[in-house]
Amino acid sequence: MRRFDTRRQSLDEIRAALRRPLLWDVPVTGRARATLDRLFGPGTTPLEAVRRILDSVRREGDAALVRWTRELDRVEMPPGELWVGAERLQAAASDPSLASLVPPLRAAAAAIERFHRRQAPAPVFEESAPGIQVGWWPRPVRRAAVYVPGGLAPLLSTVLMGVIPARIAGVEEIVVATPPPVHPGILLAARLAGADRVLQVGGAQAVAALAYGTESVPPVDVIVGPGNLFVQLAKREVVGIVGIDALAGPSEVVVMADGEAPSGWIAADLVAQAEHAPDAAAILVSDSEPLVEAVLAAIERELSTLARGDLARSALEAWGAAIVCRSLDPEGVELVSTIAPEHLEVVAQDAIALAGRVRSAGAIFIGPHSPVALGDYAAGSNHILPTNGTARFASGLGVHTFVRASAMVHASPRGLAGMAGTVQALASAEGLEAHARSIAVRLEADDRRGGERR
Ligand SMILES: NC(=O)c1ccc[n+]([C@@H]2O[C@H](COP(=O)([O-])OP(=O)(O)OC[C@H]3O[C@@H](n4cnc5c(N)ncnc54)[C@H](O)[C@@H]3O)[C@@H](O)[C@H]2O)c1
Ligand SMILES: N[C@H](CO)Cc1c[nH]c[nH+]1
Ligand SMILES: [Zn+2]
Repeated sequence: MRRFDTRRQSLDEIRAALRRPLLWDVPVTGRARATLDRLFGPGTTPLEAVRRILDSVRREGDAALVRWTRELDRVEMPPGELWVGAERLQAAASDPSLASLVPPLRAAAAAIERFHRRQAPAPVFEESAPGIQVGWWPRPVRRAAVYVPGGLAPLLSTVLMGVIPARIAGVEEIVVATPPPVHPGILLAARLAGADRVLQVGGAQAVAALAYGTESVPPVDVIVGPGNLFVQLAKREVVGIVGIDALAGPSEVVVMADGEAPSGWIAADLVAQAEHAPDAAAILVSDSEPLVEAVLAAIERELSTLARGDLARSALEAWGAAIVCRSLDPEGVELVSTIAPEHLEVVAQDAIALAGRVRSAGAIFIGPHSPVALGDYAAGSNHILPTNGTARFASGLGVHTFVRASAMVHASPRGLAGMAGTVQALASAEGLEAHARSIAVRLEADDRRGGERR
């Protein structure tokens, strides 16, 4: 883990060192780099590759999905099998080897459902002036797709986090998209959550199919869900053709802890997010140097026992940081606010007040008994959250993600007459005579009819 200390370095220096590259500037290494070089030519950037994938799916449809699935996922998928068949979904639901997954999935689903029901936006109607009613009428989108990552781990909990809010919003058709081979637990979760279909295509090619449509994939209105660099870049490219949720990329956690925090628990929470992906970020901010030392030692012990220890270690080496600061407030608060992390854990005296002082974070976990893993699975809050500083302006997924609203206006003849002067004055000021006319023709007609201005 990189080490920083505000007693020896300025906050600006530390901020600059911690800054993550923007999504389209993220350097790719290792296998991902080799794949890009092989398929698209040496030095191709992820954004260039994503644009090529999107373009080919738009032009060639299913044939491109089959080709990219072969090249990127190494799975041979005939066009007729892009959707998981009903029998396979049914089989997952009655698979005895998955039976022990049913109670935890149901418990998590119930908590997510209970909490998200409270988020359903209610219509607003009111009289804004005598005889003028205005309204805000939220309605669900017709079709939504939930992307469920499957490259490094089959995130079956993500199925619940995406599908349940869409269902509560009232979306007519909800599809799940995930890379093949699809883990049967994802199929089981899709059934339990109420998804209509599962598309066994992943990466940028899935986003392209869902945005543009292909022979066998109808286009959707909204594409949501977490995923790696390629998935998030693709989502960003198709904005405007479809709606998206936030850019929910590689996982992040920042833990703010004082000297009393249990070092072993903090270490476990940092490693937990680091085990998601080699580009996950885990950062400790503390006003206690002994605590930082104890956490670093505990991380080493954790890594040596975990199956995904090597993966977590590479994430911690590349994107991890331990920062000793003179104070949690204001110094720690200032640093964390500029990071705007996906997850923030606060394990310190006055944790609630301290958390309240941080300007931006996708989800906040307060106190020593609130590890991020609770929110990842079953607390009821959503785990599809903005990353890479985008919590400055974006929120996690919720029922609102699947809803857009129509504004409504109804006026009586008297209401129109009462507001006419205001509208005509503003229309004239803008030089838009026809706007003013659209009011005048009505007033004149009403006058001719003899005062219909009730
Ligand atoms: N922010 C959140 O809310 C949140 C929640 C859960 C998971 N996550 C993150 O989601 C990510 C999941 O990533 P993943 O890789 O496991 O699964 P993924 O499904 O997102 O990505 C796998 C797909 O990426 C594509 N791909 C891989 N290498 C490629 C290359 N070189 N060129 C083009 N396409 C390529 C392939 O099509 C593959 O099917 C992790 O980073 C995890 O931290 C974030
Ligand atoms: N921590 C992830 C969001 O960054 C969500 C997740 C799914 N499964 C486990 N964790
Ligand atoms: Zn997680």
